[in-house]
Amino acid sequence: MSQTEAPSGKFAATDPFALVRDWLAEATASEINDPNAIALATVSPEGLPNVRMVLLKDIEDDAFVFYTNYESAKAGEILATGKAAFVMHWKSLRRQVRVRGLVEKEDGPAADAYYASRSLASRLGAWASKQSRPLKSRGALMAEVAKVTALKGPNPPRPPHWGGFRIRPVEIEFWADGAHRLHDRFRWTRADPSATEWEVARLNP
Ligand SMILES: Cc1cc2nc3c(=O)[nH]c(=O)nc-3n(C[C@H](O)[C@H](O)[C@H](O)COP(=O)(O)O)c2cc1C
Ligand SMILES: Cc1ncc(COP(=O)(O)O)c(C=O)c1O
Repeated sequence: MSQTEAPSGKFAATDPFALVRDWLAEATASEINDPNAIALATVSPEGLPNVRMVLLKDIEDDAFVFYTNYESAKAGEILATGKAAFVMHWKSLRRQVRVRGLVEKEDGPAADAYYASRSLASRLGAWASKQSRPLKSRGALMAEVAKVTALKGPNPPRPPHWGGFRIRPVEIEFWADGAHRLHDRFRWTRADPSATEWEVARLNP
């Protein structure tokens, strides 16, 4: 049981995923681009953190999904540790959402459907790019694109090295800017990603 007051106003919710969806919908109306951009943090097996932007493509009832190359640096770190965190920051709203959790691959029908929804050029690009590995030249990449275009045709299947990751959170924090740096923060936590009960606490700014 939390020792702090319950969330109200823009923080009011019974389900944190619904609240992220609501805040993202507001940001979609006010951000200049990519309201679904997240800074995704991973950690190497030696404990060295790493962070980069990706696009959040789905907010499910109990998880967050993004898509990438399974042979990339981020994928290597996720597959080694099973963990990730991300932050979304909306300058127009002066709000952020922070998420920490366990990660699993989404390489089934949802990944196939998402891949199929992308432009043909992006689908072929996913075949051509050996993401995160050294590239001799821009020309070598374009030659690879031409090669896979000829090879895969107009309806390429999803590459086995490309798909989704599903982040199943144990912690979601909602933050909104306050006057004089006296911000509002509410942190939702649960014991593990299969738990349905969340504890909510107001935090000091
Ligand atoms: C706004 C933005 C969105 C991006 N979205 C993705 C994405 O959804 N998936 C992806 O693989 N890379 C995305 N990238 C590129 C990544 O930031 C990164 O360069 C790439 O995934 C390689 O990261 P890694 O070497 O740490 O694996 C995005 C970059 C930016 C700036
Ligand atoms: C390399 C890469 N893969 C995937 C994505 C995800 O976006 P989309 O599926 O809309 O191309 C991005 C977005 O910037 C990207 O840069």
